[in-house]
Amino acid sequence: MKKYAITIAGGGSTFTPGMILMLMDNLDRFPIRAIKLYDNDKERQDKIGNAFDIFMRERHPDIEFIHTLDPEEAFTDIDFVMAQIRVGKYEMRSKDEKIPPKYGVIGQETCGPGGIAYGLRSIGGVIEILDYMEKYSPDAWMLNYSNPAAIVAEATRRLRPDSKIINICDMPIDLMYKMADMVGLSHWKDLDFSYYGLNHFGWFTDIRDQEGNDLMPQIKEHVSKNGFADGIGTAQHLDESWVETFTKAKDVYALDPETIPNTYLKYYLYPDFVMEHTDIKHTRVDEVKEGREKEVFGLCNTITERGTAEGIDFEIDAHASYIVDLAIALAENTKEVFLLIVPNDGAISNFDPTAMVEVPCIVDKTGYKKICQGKIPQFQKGMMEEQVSVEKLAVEAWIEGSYQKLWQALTLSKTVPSAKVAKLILDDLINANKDYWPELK
Ligand SMILES: NC(=O)c1ccc[n+]([C@@H]2O[C@H](COP(=O)([O-])OP(=O)(O)OC[C@H]3O[C@@H](n4cnc5c(N)ncnc54)[C@H](O)[C@@H]3O)[C@@H](O)[C@H]2O)c1
Ligand SMILES: O=P(O)(O)OC[C@H]1O[C@H](O[C@H]2[C@H](O)[C@@H](O)[C@@H](O)O[C@@H]2CO)[C@H](O)[C@@H](O)[C@@H]1O
Ligand SMILES: [Mn+2]
Repeated sequence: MKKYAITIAGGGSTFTPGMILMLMDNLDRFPIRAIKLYDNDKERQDKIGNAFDIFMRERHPDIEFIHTLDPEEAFTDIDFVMAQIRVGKYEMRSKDEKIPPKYGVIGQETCGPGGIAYGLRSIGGVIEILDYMEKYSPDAWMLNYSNPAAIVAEATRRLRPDSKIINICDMPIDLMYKMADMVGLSHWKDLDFSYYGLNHFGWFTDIRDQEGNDLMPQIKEHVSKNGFADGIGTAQHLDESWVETFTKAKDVYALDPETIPNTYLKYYLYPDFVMEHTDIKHTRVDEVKEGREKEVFGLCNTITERGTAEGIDFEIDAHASYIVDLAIALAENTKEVFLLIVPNDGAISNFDPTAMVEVPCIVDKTGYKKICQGKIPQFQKGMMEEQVSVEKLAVEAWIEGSYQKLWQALTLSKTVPSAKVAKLILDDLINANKDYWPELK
């Protein structure tokens, strides 16, 4: 069986340890010859890289492990890039989450003005890594988690339409783990599902078990009462803001009881609720720094200080399992079904064919084949047409350096009340992102 080489771009990510452990847990079906970490922040990446020098030497001495800032070293002779960069890091995420609420608008990592600001930082970073991959390993696949996946996906459609990149999100998968638990099953793969939407903006329309039994009635009953708040999942999902999001899903569900909603729709349908529960001095990024980041880097520091990884384990979640399963499907032709962010081209028959939509796809050695989802109802169509226009205008603003189009994108967002407020937020974000955004005229 072929042995594969993986580069994790954004090696300093809090999700890197989980990804490495997941790869090591799947060596029987996905043999690995090398793992390379790549980042543009040596200090941050070394915290993880130095610990995993020890971990890999002790547990997998036969696998080459390096961590580097050198693109040629990172991207030469590899089969997959698993990308999870955060351009501007948590410092800029904090501004994405804290600037819009100054104007009465939700502050969020990937939704609304915060997501647009993050998108304009991410496009250049993701394209740069994609170009490195194609220069040094032209046959490799890039599996991209780097957010905001909706804007990044539209940018790669516009700027690198022929590249071997698949943009993904683990939120629906996390929800499917919760739905499997609701009906007494244990894995998301125990469910057959139909789903459509944009990234962080979608709906489940059909969920069945492997015998074809309809599970929607049971799941609807649960979600209508409890949302997704049932306590399963990783520690980070027990943080206050996540429990609130999972609970609010019952009110999001009420808008269309025929479908099961993605939790992110809360930000577009209940921005007033979100604002009532926003503490501008302590937003989600602060919980992440106090939780996941502290936990992950603390464990890495312990390994480095002790000189051994003996007795140390990291929590692995859907984030890690999903991207590894996807790589295996591409490498080993498994023909499994994954939810991917791909060009619509008719998968949703009454929606913009050029939109990057999130739909189920069959994945094999040749790539992916979309599973058509048919026509969507007027409510979802209307919401998606507005949101996809926001995403397209944001990408056009980046490509053209257009202040006008970015103002239009913000004004069009369902989270922003007027063009006046949009402009106030835009001018504040331009100042905050002067080291990251292209110049806008
Ligand atoms: N798609 C999804 O569903 C999903 C799920 C979870 C996380 N994510 C995304 O994964 C990413 C990592 O999340 P995190 O909380 O671990 O972030 P993090 O800040 O801990 O790690 C991101 C890393 O990227 C590095 N980086 C930033 N710009 C870079 C560049 N231009 N080139 C190379 N490296 C660069 C940073 O130095 C940092 O080490 C974020 O984009 C996050 O939104 C996506
Ligand atoms: O606020 P964060 O940084 O904790 O999470 C933001 C991300 O939330 C989703 O990813 C979840 C994922 O759904 C779950 O399976 C697990 O891996 O935790 C992740 C982080 O909470 C969402 O899909 C991402 O796009 C967000 O970046
Ligand atoms: Mn996501």
